[in-house]
Amino acid sequence: MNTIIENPPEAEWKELIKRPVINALNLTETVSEIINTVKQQGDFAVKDYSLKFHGFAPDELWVTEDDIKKSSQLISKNLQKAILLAKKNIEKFHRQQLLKTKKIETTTGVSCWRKSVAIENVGLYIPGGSAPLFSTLLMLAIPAKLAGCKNILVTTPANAGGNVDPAILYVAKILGIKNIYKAGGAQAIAAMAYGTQTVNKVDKIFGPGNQYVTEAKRIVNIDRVAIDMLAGPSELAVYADDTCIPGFIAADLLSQAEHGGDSQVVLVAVNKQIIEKIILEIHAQLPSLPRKEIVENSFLNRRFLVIEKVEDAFDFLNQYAPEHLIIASEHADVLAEKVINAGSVFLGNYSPESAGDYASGTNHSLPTNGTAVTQSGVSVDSFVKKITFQKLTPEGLNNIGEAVEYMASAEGLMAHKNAVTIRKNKQ
Ligand SMILES: NC(=O)c1ccc[n+]([C@@H]2O[C@H](COP(=O)([O-])OP(=O)(O)OC[C@H]3O[C@@H](n4cnc5c(N)ncnc54)[C@H](O)[C@@H]3O)[C@@H](O)[C@H]2O)c1
Ligand SMILES: N[C@H](CO)Cc1c[nH]c[nH+]1
Ligand SMILES: [Zn+2]
Repeated sequence: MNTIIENPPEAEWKELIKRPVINALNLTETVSEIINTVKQQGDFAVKDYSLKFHGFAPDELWVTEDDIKKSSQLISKNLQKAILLAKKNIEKFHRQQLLKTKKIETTTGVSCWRKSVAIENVGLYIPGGSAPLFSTLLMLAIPAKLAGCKNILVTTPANAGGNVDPAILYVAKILGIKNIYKAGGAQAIAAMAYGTQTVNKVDKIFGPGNQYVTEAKRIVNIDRVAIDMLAGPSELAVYADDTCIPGFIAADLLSQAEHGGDSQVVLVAVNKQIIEKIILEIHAQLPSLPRKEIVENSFLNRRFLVIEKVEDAFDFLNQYAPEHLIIASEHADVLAEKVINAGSVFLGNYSPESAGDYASGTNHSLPTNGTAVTQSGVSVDSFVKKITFQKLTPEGLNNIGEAVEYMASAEGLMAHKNAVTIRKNKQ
């Protein structure tokens, strides 16, 4: 765990930016079989797979309104307060993403505008295997609500007792979400993609999950349904210079490593002494963590690099394109200008990645596995499509008509030309 790679030549970067691949044997076959069975047998198959993977099958997949109502009694007042604060900040940050419709007159008499229209039926997957991620429900349902999605349904695996985690139900309660189904894994994704007797099929599926969930999203996306992204295991990269606080960085690296054995943390420091101090802090903090073993597994994938030149360090980080990037430096505001590829960036010594995971306001559903080169995290935009509209007056048609006629003729598309000419001749 203590290996430090010093100033790797650029030729070696390609190898260093690779993510761990820990796919189950025959993943595609296993997941395809689950999907096909759910497609044919509906609820029965969803319950059957719950029995197989959790050891119980719920009588009803649907969580009753009464269960949702009772959730406040099952979680502490402090947790409720914390969730309400997170909700306020996430709503505030996402509300400003709503697009105002603005009409543009491109030429006199020619008006064009773009309108955001919500996707009507969306399905949100909330992971619940190793930890019930109720924060993910805030991150997905808040932008869905702001966008105006009409039907929002949620699937999440129930715990061994057959119940959905009360914090997930509490979030559903405060956001007014009524359709929650006890279903996890690939079977839940299949249920949302094709519909079952109780689960309505949706138009777009959102949410992270383990390799079974992600593979299922990939397969159903080819066949019929849109997806937000293929969210892989969590990852964090940290840039550290002499103004960083090693104990803070150690805590950040451990925080993302505790997600799963397939998570990856990368540390790029400008000298070896910084990394040595951080390693000492890791050794001090790790033993008391309840998910110590998961962290140790994840640390097998970690990269600790010295890259002395700031420019080279950011070239490397931009090639890695991390889901999360912490710039642990007192000069973070200036260094931030060098970021080209990242899902979400945390500036300075007092911006832990956990803040963005829960409560600062930004979304924690982010591109992983290098896809931050071209993709963004979930936002209100993910829940809408933008429809363009236009209206031409007779004057407007006269103003651009001739250009359209010339261009259509040049492409040899005379019917296109005629659609303009016939109108001009009527005036
Ligand atoms: N990238 C992101 O934005 C982001 C955010 C949060 C979480 N995550 C990731 O989400 C993941 C959560 O995974 P999880 O496992 O805790 O919960 P999960 O809800 O994704 O998966 C649990 C389900 O997996 C299925 N499953 C388990 N073993 C199986 C098997 N052998 N065959 C077929 N299906 C099986 C079961 O149906 C079970 O219900 C983690 O990898 C975490 O890193 C990513
Ligand atoms: N860091 C995760 C995204 O990679 C999100 C999360 C949820 N809960 C805690 N963390
Ligand atoms: Zn996290």
